[in-house]
Amino acid sequence: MHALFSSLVTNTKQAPFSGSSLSNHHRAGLGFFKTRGSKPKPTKFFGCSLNKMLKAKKFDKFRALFNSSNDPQLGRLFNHRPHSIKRCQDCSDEYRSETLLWRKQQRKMWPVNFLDHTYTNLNQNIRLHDHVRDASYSLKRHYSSHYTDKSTRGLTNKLSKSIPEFVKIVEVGPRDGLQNEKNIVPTAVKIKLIKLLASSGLPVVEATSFVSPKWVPQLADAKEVVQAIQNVEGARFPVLTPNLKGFEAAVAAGAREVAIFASASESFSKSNINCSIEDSLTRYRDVSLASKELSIPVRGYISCVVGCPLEGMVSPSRVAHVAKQLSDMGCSEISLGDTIGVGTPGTVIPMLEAVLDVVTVDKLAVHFHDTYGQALSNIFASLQMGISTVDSSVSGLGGCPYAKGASGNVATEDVVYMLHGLGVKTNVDLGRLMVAGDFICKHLGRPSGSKTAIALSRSTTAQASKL
Ligand SMILES: CC(C)(COP(=O)([O-])OP(=O)([O-])OC[C@H]1O[C@@H](n2cnc3c(N)ncnc32)[C@H](O)[C@@H]1OP(=O)([O-])[O-])[C@@H](O)C(=O)NCCC(=O)NCCSC(=O)C[C@@](C)(O)CC(=O)[O-]
Repeated sequence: MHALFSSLVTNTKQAPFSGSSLSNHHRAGLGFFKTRGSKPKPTKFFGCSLNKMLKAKKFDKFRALFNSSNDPQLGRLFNHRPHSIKRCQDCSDEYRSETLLWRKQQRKMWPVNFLDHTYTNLNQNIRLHDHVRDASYSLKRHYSSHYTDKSTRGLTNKLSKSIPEFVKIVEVGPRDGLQNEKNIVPTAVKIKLIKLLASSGLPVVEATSFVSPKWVPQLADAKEVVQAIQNVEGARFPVLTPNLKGFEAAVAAGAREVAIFASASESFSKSNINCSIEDSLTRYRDVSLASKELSIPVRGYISCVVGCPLEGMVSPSRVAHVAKQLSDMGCSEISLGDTIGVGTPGTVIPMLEAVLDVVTVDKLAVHFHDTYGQALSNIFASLQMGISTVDSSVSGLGGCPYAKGASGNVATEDVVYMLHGLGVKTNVDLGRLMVAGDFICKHLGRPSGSKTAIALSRSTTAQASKL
């Protein structure tokens, strides 16, 4: 909780591209449950008014966290100095029964003893979950990524009540993760990686791209990869197609889902696909028409949704414009990509608000690179706005060859760990996912970019050394 809170406080600081599109209530601290244009009231914490927090029976524990953080941002966040937060005993009923609406989503509350359990989890010996539990048995303290009470998911809390119960993770490691690798990864390794990822329960594994091999040599074996996974069950395997030529090649190889990729930045569009945004949309209309005839679902990506490596900040209205075009041409899903990972909740939330004005929430996905370490915070904010599809890359692999400075995607292991910690279902077995991550990291000869994978592997090593 403390870590989560600290990260959210950190996120109110200005990053290179954050700031100018923030409304006052965004600046004031994640008070994004209000309708736009309403009077700024900087006293919201995940939609919970500070007064109600103050009235909550267990608020003294929050206060202890606040005081121990000793962070001046905190005072600003709530318009209070931490030491001035007072306790009010008797309003826990109100706290329990309050419900908030966010784009027609309504959630219940956590049990009133939620905070007790959180503290208990951090201080007792409990088992580690997600099929890597053996690794931690011998540790002095065992931690859980999630609340262990059986009623976890049925009873949700102030902090997570707008979060969907199931989140679809779209694994982009074999495509976005590998496309930037300089040394060519053998086709057999790519195929094995895809199979391992599918066996972890991931519902969607983006397999490769049918782009020009001159532009992305790493994925020149797209046809062989798609042919080899024809009989792999349990997941869907979309592929990227930049034009009709790529679409036709993908379909001929056996692809049953495709993705097109536009940009909200004119300069990035030219550098990535060698044409303007409008020209790319014209190309994609052709792809979309062709796919309709074959009943092939099309996902639409938008790159640079908060910042561009060439143009700097990108305005939410430009993202909304492209999103509307993709939606109108029939994209079943639109993935909003922070290609260079500069977004914070401060810039991501206004962007999402603008897009949500033109595309329904069930059609949206988020795709965060983790250059500034903001991806999990951005995902959390997106979940709170009702988005239930999240892209990520095993071991945090990735980067775009045409976005200088872009680091890998958020690591799938870290996303799964956070979601399971929130009691959100993903269908993903973290232990199996780590096997896939370990496999590709060993092949690439580098450590995992997933903090979760590193931490859990250390536990395993510590366990083994005691045997
Ligand atoms: C779009 C093009 C093809 C235009 O490239 P171009 O050079 O303008 O295309 P062209 O139409 O002039 O053709 C040039 C040559 O490419 C060939 N060609 C043309 N199309 C294809 C095709 N589909 N497959 C194979 N070959 C193709 C074509 O046949 C011709 O071959 P030649 O006659 O010279 O031998 C090129 O710019 C390209 O391939 N770009 C892809 C770049 C890329 O893959 N970038 C990374 C993916 S996007 C991303 O990572 C962002 C995302 C999605 O992850 C979200 C986020 O994080 O923001």
